Amino acid sequence: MPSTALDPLLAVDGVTVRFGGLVALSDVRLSISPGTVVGLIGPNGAGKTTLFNVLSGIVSPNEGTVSWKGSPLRGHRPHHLANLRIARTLQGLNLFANMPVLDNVIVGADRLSKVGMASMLTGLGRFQRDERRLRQRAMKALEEFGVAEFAHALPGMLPLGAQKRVALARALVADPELLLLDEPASGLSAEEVRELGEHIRSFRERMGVLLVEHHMDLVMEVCDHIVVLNFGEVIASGTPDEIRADPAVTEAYLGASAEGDNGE
Ligand SMILES: Nc1ncnc2c1ncn2[C@@H]1O[C@H](COP(=O)(O)OP(=O)(O)OP(=O)(O)O)[C@@H](O)[C@H]1O
Repeated sequence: MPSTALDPLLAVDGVTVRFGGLVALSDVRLSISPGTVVGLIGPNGAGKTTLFNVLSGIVSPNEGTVSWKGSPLRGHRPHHLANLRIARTLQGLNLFANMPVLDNVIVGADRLSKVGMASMLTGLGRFQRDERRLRQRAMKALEEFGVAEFAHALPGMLPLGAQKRVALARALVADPELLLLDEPASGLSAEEVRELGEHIRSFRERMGVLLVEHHMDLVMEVCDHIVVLNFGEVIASGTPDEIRADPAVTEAYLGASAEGDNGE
């Protein structure tokens, strides 16, 4: 059957991950449809990063499946994501320190390159045209995030907020259908978080988004749907209003902060 706009892009079904005796994820289910922002929240150690790593192809689940547009992904690895049209930004940003900002973004556009290495060696003219096209595209992505002025600087010279915008430009330059964001608000000022929220809301027009985030105001403001993990299990799933009103969620967070208060 042909897929429709309402079919999920990504579906996680019954995913369990064990690290030795520790169950980091247990029978987790969630889905992300085009045009929706899904938030993944939970106290420290709840399993958010582990799930992000499963989706990224870094961790293979012991049980369950991750499907992309209705087909199970088997043994996918991070380098397969670009061809699937899945992009991500990481907490560590992963910008290449010795490459100018513009080149960092061009790396993100690699999927769109029409010429391979062989053409690069044999067909210089074509390669130069292709490179010029990618440069223009990367520049446009930097402009969209208001960081075009840093195109020729090294990423390390930029303040954290600008580096994060560059990482977003790199993720979006190849026109992904799904964007995975791992704690994009960490370390940002209140004003920067507000701007980030505006960007995330605007992404809806073009793609589905999974937002892993501790910044609760941002999550409540931009997400259409929120999934709450605690000790590796989904304890709640619903709209921001439903999640706010769910006693199991409050309990999970209060329990986690009480543990913290005890210095554990
Ligand atoms: N590679 C690993 N080996 C062993 N245990 C791990 C590994 N990665 C994560 N864990 C454990 O799995 C559980 C879930 O961790 P995870 O990092 O996914 O949680 P989290 O929700 O992302 O936490 P935080 O909000 O603090 O980043 C934790 O108990 C963690 O100690």
